[in-house]
Amino acid sequence: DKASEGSCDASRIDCRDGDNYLLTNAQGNNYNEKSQTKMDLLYSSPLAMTFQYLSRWFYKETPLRSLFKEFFEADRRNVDLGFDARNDDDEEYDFIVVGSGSAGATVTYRLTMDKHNYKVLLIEVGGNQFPLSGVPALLFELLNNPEIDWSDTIVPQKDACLAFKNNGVRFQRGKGLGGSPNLNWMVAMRGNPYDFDRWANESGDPQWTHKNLMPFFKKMETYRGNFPIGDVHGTDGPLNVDPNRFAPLYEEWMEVGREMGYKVKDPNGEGQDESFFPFVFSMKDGTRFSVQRAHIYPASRRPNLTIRSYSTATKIAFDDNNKAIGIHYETVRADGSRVKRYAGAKKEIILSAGVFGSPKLLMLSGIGPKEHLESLGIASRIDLPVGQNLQDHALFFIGPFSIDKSKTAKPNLDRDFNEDTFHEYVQHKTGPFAASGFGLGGGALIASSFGTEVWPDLYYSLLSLKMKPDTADFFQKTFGFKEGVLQKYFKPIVGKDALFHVLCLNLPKTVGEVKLKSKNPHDTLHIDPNYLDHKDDVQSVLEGVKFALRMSETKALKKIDTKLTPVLFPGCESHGNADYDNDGYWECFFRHMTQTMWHYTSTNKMGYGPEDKTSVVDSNLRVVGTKGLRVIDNSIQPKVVTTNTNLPAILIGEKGADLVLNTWA
Ligand SMILES: Cc1cc2nc3c(=O)[nH]c(=O)nc-3n(C[C@H](O)[C@H](O)[C@H](O)COP(=O)(O)OP(=O)(O)OC[C@H]3O[C@@H](n4cnc5c(N)ncnc54)[C@H](O)[C@@H]3O)c2cc1C
Repeated sequence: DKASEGSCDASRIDCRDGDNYLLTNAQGNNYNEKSQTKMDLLYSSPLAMTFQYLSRWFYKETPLRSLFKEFFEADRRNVDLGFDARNDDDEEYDFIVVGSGSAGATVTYRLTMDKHNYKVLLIEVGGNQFPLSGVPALLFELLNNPEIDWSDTIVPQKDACLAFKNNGVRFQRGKGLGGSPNLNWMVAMRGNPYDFDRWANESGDPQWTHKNLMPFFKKMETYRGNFPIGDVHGTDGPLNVDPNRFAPLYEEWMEVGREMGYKVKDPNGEGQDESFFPFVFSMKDGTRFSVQRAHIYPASRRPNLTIRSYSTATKIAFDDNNKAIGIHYETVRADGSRVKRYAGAKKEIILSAGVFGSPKLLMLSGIGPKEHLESLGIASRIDLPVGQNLQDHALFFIGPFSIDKSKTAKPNLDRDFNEDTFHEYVQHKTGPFAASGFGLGGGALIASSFGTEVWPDLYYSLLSLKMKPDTADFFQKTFGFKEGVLQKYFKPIVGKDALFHVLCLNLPKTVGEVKLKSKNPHDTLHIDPNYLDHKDDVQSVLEGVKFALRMSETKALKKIDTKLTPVLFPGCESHGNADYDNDGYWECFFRHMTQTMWHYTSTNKMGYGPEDKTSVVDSNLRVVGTKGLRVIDNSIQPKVVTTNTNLPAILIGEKGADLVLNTWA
C-alpha cells in the first residue's frame, strides 16, 4: 500500500507517547509533530486503516456504531489540532471551493496543481472518509449514518413511493471529504454522447458537445476495464477504473443479452447504444477508489491547499457590484461548539456543494426565486430559477425472483461473509467483499417507445442476494419502507437465493424542485422530485417492467429456475394477478416501489445566460448576474445524463477547473 498510495513517510512513523494522533493526510500541511503515534501510520495510509477496521467489524470486536464513534471522535480531535495550529485571523485565498464531492474534489485537485501555485481553501461539512467505506460490499452499512450521509426524506409523493413511509424515499448522499463517492455503488458510466450534445444545445455553446468533452473524459481516468483503450480511454488520470472482481450472475446476464439478440459494446466508448455490457467501477484492486483517494488525498499534500472539514458554508459575501468576495462559514469543534469564520476570495468562489447544497447556499445568499426567498425573510439579490429543475432517475427493484442456488455458476451467491471469504479478501482483495452492492456485474441499455437504438431510455442490471429471515427488515431500515410490507411480500421465498431486476428510468420527462424551509442554514430542505408525474414516464416504466419479465423467461434465467415470488404486492391485490399483460397490477406495483437511483441533478441549470429565463449559470458556469462566482457540480446539468452521475460530475469538475484556469492564466 505504501507504494500504491505513495503516502507513508517512514521517517515520520516514530512511536511517541500520548493518545493523540493526527490525520496528517487530510489536514495536510499543518500537523503537529508532537502528537504522532503509531496510529499515524494507519491514518497516513487509508488502506491500512480500512483493513484494520474491516477486521474489527468482521470479528465483531467493536460494534459498527462504536467504530463510527471512535473514528469520528479521533478525526474531530485531529482537525481541531490542525485548526489551532493555524494563524488565520484574516484568511484570504485565491479560490474558495465549497464542497468536496466528485466535482469539488476534482476542481481542488486541478487548481492546486497549476503552475501559478494558487492558494486554495476547501470547505466541507463532514470529516474524513470512514475506513469501512473502502470495502466495496459494505456500502449498505454506511447509509443513513448522519456523520457521512445527509439522508434527507423527500416530501410525500402524489402517486409514487407508495410502499415507503410517508410516501417518500430517502435521498441519501455523501457528507465528508469525498462527498457521495464515499458511499456510492461505484459504477463508472459516462452518459450518452447525445446527452452532452443536448447540453451544448441547451447552453448554446459547442464546448459542451461530446466530441469536445472527450479529452476531459480521457484525462480523468486510468482505465483498466474490459474494452480496448482506443481513442476513448485514458491511462494516466487520477481516477482508477477497474472491472468487477465478484459478480455471481454475470455469466447468466451476458447470456440473456446474447439470447435476446443484443450486442456487447463499451458503454463508455463511442456511444451508448442498445446493448449488454460488463460494468466497470471506480475501484482499485478490489477496494473503493473514491475522489478522496484519487483527488483530495494527493492534493492535501500540496502546501497551497487548506482544508476546512466539519465546516459549513452559510452565506456568500458580495460587494456592491454583486462580485462574490468571501464566504461565511461555521466550524464545529470536537467539543461540539461552533466557531463562526469568514474567508475572503481574491479571484473566485466555486460552489461544488452538490445538487442540494449549492442551490441552498445560493438561496441563503439571496439568489433564487424572489417570491420564495422573500416569503422566508431573505432579501432578494438576484431573481433566478434556482432549485426549479430538479431531475432524478427513478429506480425500481423488480422481483424478487427465486433462483436455484445449485444451478448458478458461482457457489457463493448467498453473499454470506464468512471466514473463508474474509481471508480471501484480506489476502487477494477478491470474493464477495470486493463486490459492489449486491454483486452488480453487468448492465443493459434498452429503448422503450420513448427511446431510440442509439439513445436508449431504460437501464438495467441484476442484483442477487440470499433472502434471509431479516432481509425484509434490512430493506425496510435502509430504504425506509412502511412496516410489514416487505415482510409479507418476501415471506414465501425466505431461505432461498433470489434476484431482482434493477430498472432505471434514464430519460425522465418529470421535473421536480427544491426549496428552503427557512433561512436557517442548518435546516433541512423541501425536496420534491415529483416522481412519475409525466405520463410518458409512466408508460416507459411499464414497458420497462415488461422487458424485465421477458428477460426472466429467457433460457439463460430459466436454467437457474428463475421464478417470480408467488405473492402479490401488498396494496395491489385488487388489480388481479401478476400476469405479463396485467398492466393495472404492474403500474400499481411500480407506483409502490418507486425508489431513487441517487442521480439527482439540474437544480442550477446551465443555459444561454442572462437572456434565458431558465438559466442559473451560463455556459462558463458563472452564476448569472454575478462576478467571481461559479457553480461546478451536478446541479448545472441542464438535463440529467442517461446513465450514472459520478463520472459526469467528475467531468464537470475537470471542465469547470479548465474554465477557471483559462480565465486566470
Ligand atoms: C447511495 C448512492 C449510490 C450511488 N451510486 C452511484 C454509482 O454507482 N455510480 C455513479 O456514477 N453514481 C452513483 N451515485 C451518484 C454520484 O455519486 C453523485 O451523483 C455524485 O457523486 C455527485 O457529485 P457532486 O460533486 O455533484 O456532489 P457530492 O459528491 O454529493 O458532493 C457535495 C459535497 O458538498 C458538501 N456540502 C454540501 N453543502 C455544503 C456546505 N454548505 N458547506 C460545505 N460543504 C457542503 C457535501 O457534504 C458533499 O460532501 C450514487 C449516489 C449515492 C448517494
